[in-house]
Amino acid sequence: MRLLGRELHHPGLAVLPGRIPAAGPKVRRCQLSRTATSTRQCSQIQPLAASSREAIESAAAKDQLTADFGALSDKIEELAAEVKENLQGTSLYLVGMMGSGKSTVGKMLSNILKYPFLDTDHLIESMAKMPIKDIFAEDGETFFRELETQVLQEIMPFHSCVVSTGGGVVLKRENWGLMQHGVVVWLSGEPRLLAARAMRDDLSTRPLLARTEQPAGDSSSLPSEPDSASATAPEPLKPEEKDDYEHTLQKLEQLLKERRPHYAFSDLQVPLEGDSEDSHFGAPAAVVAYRVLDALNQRIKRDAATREEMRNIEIKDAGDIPMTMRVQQSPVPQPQKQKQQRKGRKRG
Ligand SMILES: Nc1ncnc2c1ncn2[C@@H]1O[C@H](COP(=O)(O)OP(=O)(O)O)[C@@H](O)[C@H]1O
Ligand SMILES: O=C(O)C1=C[C@@H](OP(=O)(O)O)[C@@H](O)[C@H](O)C1
Repeated sequence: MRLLGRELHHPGLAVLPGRIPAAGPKVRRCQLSRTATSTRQCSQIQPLAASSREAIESAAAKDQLTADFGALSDKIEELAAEVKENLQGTSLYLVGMMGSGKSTVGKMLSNILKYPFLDTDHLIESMAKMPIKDIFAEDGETFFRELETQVLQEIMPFHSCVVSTGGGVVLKRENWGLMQHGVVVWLSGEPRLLAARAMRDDLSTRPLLARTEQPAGDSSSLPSEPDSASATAPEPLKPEEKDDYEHTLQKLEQLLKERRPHYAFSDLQVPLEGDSEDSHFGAPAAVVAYRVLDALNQRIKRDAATREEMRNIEIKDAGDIPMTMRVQQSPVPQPQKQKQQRKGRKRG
């Protein structure tokens, strides 16, 4: 396949897993084993309050912890089973800014729901056979956006998938037409949180955050790598990191300002913020996954209740029906009437 002068493999054949149903042999299996994920969910879902840390040293507290986490794990599974049944194969599209956790949370949801996981950025890289930063550098953002839409077109016919999209996917109207075959979930976090996360990753992999000018250099204390994907106190950053952080934060603030109205079109908005003030990196990924499931469940129930309400509307008087709902006589003459009118005119 050729796209804008570049020879490409047909992604439907070369990149994407076999067509759904999910039980089909070609569908890519979830990336984490069930047991492994349950354990990760357990250890992340309820970060311990600092005050309870000492108590954990005791065997009794550890037992309690295991019991609590077991219960939470069961709760997630129960919720996931309910959501999955109600979704009836509808795909989930995760949208949100760079670093909002679309890939991380997406993989978890894929594992919990037993839906295959697709990442548009990875599919684009497979199509173009080069990393995203090189696509931006060699062919520009417009070309990248073309590939992004093409990948979405390829994904659209699939059902029962969890799709992690790129942060800018919401900018094109055409992409919305494609994503709305599924439920669009916005992982929504503030720039400070996103910047803190972006700083732990390699900034150069995200071309829109990469710096073109030389960093100035200054000193201060800012978030650095936590020991797990959960809340930790920030550690001092080196001067050049501080400068990078300021630049990243500014860039993210500007992008979010432009994009917020687009993200707001999503079916659901799920916050990333953690419960405690020192959660610089936001709530743990498993908690966000739980929030997504919970939001989906509530939305599905609310929609069902609205449908039921509409079905039970009792119309006592035809005058109660708003004009727009009544069948109105067309102002355009009917063909039969036109014929009669013509005949009448001839006779006359
Ligand atoms: N809930 C979380 N808490 C802390 N760090 C997270 C969380 N979710 C993701 N991360 C980290 O943030 C970075 C960006 O996550 P990623 O899933 O790649 O985001 P996206 O796909 O939206 O760009 C990664 O380093 C990832 O490990
Ligand atoms: O926000 C954006 O415009 C982009 C986000 C990136 O994906 P992630 O959101 O997964 O980082 C990637 O698609 C590309 O660098 C552009």
